[in-house]
Order: sequence, then structure tokens, then C-alpha cells
Amino acid sequence: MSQKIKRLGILTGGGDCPGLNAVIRAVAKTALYRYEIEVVGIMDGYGGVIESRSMILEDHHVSGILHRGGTILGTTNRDNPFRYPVGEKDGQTVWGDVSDKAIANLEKMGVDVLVAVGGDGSLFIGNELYKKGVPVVGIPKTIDNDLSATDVTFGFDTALNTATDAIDKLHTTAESHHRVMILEVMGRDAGWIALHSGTAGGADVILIPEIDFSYEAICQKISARQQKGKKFSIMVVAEGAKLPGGEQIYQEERKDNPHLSKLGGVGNVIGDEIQRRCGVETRVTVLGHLQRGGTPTPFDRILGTRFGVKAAELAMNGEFGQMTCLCSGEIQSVPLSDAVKEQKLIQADSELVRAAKSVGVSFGD
Ligand SMILES: Nc1ncnc2c1ncn2[C@@H]1O[C@H](COP(=O)(O)OP(=O)(O)OP(=O)(O)O)[C@@H](O)[C@H]1O
Ligand SMILES: O=P(O)(O)OC[C@H]1O[C@](O)(CO)[C@@H](O)[C@@H]1O
Ligand SMILES: [Mg+2]
Repeated sequence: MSQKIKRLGILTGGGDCPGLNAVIRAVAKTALYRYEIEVVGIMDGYGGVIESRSMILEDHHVSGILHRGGTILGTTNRDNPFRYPVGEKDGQTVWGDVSDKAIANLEKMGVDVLVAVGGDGSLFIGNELYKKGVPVVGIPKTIDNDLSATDVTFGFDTALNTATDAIDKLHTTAESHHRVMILEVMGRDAGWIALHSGTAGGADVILIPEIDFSYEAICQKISARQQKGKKFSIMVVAEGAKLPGGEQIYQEERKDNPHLSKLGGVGNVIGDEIQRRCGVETRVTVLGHLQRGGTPTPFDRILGTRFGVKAAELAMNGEFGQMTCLCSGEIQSVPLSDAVKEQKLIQADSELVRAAKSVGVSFGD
């Protein structure tokens, strides 16, 4: 691919999250006005690369989108050019590597550098394309906040606000009915949304995948509260929380391609068991995709804008294979390979876990 950048391509991959449009706007405006190059928006993440679907982005496409949730480009959390469904045999999907076709399509679109905005999965794919010679710059996004090499991803703050608001609302009804209220939040194998919203919302119990829990410890916490006259309890459960014994609960488990499995439902399993063991009326709310929707917080708009500007700069400086990151408040960059090396998980002895425990939160351990 040409190293003289005349046209920049941008795609958004993985689950959508608030702040994506702020990123698209910042990348496009910087490219169009500061560098005076063309911008092509690729539709629906890597799906649009494989199927060659794109559009030239002009000023009017990226005006008025800063505050809007979602992504004007569309996204997918399924399509992976290195593992793409290419047919069916004996009722089973046959997976194939269509990355050469994807690269040829990028060339046909005239993309000299690709800005890939995504979470761990989309950036992993971006890094694989980079290793095959595609000039790629990554931008970390995900409500899950599970990417290493950046202090935080955009989208997390908005999801955290939504989850905290839900806890606040559950509090009043829990108190009126003397119930245990369980809120199941997203996050995949990481408990960031649960830990932060649970702490912000004053949850009594927080269950996260990184800390093993027992039902005995939870029941003890609930009855200790009852003895103090507090007849209700609030629990926040991460969707990836592991039941005693280590099992995770899936809405849909894909043994043929585990990356496509969908977690969900652990809140109900735990709720039934708590009601049975503690004899307290228990209700479960699964917050679901509300966490991915809505208008981004100012923090996410600003972070998205800063990441977008930095990515355009990296692209124009020929610093490929890099991902933008927030490091101690500064916008910097790290190799994509470092960013996707390992998932960022909560340390059981981290300061926030210790602070939460210090104010009485039980992690069921
Ligand atoms: N560790 C991995 N290695 C290779 N491919 C992966 C990995 N994780 C996910 N994928 C693939 O990457 C694509 C997108 O992954 P995923 O759904 O995790 O989105 P993401 O970009 O990580 O964003 P988010 O997790 O916030 O939704 C999917 O096609 C999935 O099959
Ligand atoms: O939109 P889908 O396919 O249901 O994916 C849900 C998953 O995506 C995320 O919202 C973001 O990675 C996870 O928290 C959640 O497990
Ligand atoms: Mg992911």
C-alpha cells in the first residue's frame, strides 16, 4: 500500500458504544481540514471491508453527531476476516480466512491508512491486518473497559452513568418492599462496570468474574444488614461472574467459535438461589443494551475527540501499528500488539476493591 497518505479509511468494530461518533467526527475533521486529505467511512466494521461497503465522508456527514450515541458507520461484533463463515458442511458453519480479499478491498477503496476503532476483538483483527502489511492505527473503545495499555476506554463512563442511575432507582423500590434487588450489568469477563457502578451506587454486594464468591458469604451479608434493621439489599452482578464451581452463564454459547458466545443470565441464577437460601424476596433486573445506548457523557465526548485527533496524527506521521491511549491523563500511543496482549482485569487486592470493602461492600469472598 502507498505510504503517501491521500485517503484515510475509518471503521467502527465490536459492540457500539457512546462516543464513537465523537471519534469519527474528530478523525474526519482533522483529516479534512488540517491535513486536507480524503476520508472514507467503511460501513459495519470489518463486515464492510469484506463486502466492500464504504462511503466518502464529507463535512456534512460528521456535523451534528458529537452528542449522538451509536455510530453513523454501523458496526458488527461478528465479522472477522481471519475467521469468516464461507459455507456449510453437514449442518455446520465452515470458517475460512478471507483476509486477502479484505486487504484487496481496502486497496480498491483507495485506503492508504486504516483507523480501526474497536475493543479487544476488533483491535486484535486490526493488528493481524497490520502484520500482513496494512497501515493500521487503532483507537480503543468499549463499555467493558477491558483493554490493557490505556487507563480507560471511551464509552465506559457513559455506561457507568447508566448503571449507577439504575442502581439509584432500584434502591428506592428495594427499600419500600424490603427486597433484595439484583442488577446484572455487562462487561464480559471483566467486572469494571459492576465494580465502579456498585461503588458509586452504594451496592451492598458486588460480584465480579475476578473474585470467587460463595452463597454463604452473600447470605451472611444480607442477614447482617437485616439484624441492623436494614431490610433490603442491593446487589450488582457482572454478567461474567462465576458461580461457585467456576461456571459462567451464557445466553448463547458458541462452541464452534467461542468469541461469538454471549454471556447473560447469571443474575437470575443467583437471584433464585439467594431467595431460596435467605428467604428474602428477590428481584432481578438485567440492564442489557441500555448500557450501550444514549448520549455520551462529556468525558466520553472529550476522550473520543482526543483519541480521534491523535489517531489522525499517528496516521499522517506514518506511525502504523499503534493504538491511541490515555496514560496518566496524557494522550499517547502504544503498539497495538501490547494493547491486545492481555485483557485488563480487576486485581482482587486493588485500591478500589479495598476501598469498597472498607465501606462495607461484600464481594462474596
Ligand atoms: N481474542 C480474540 N482473538 C481473535 N478474535 C477475536 C478475539 N476476541 C474477539 N474476536 C473477534 O473479533 C470480533 C469483535 O470482537 P468483540 O465482539 O469482542 O468486539 P470488540 O471489538 O472487542 O468490542 P466490544 O468487546 O466492546 O464489543 C468478533 O468477530 C470476534 O469473533
Ligand atoms: O450486542 P451483543 O452482541 O449482545 O453483545 C453484548 C456484549 O457486548 C458488550 O456490550 C460489549 O463488549 C458486552 O458487555 C456484552 O457482553
Ligand atoms: Mg471485546
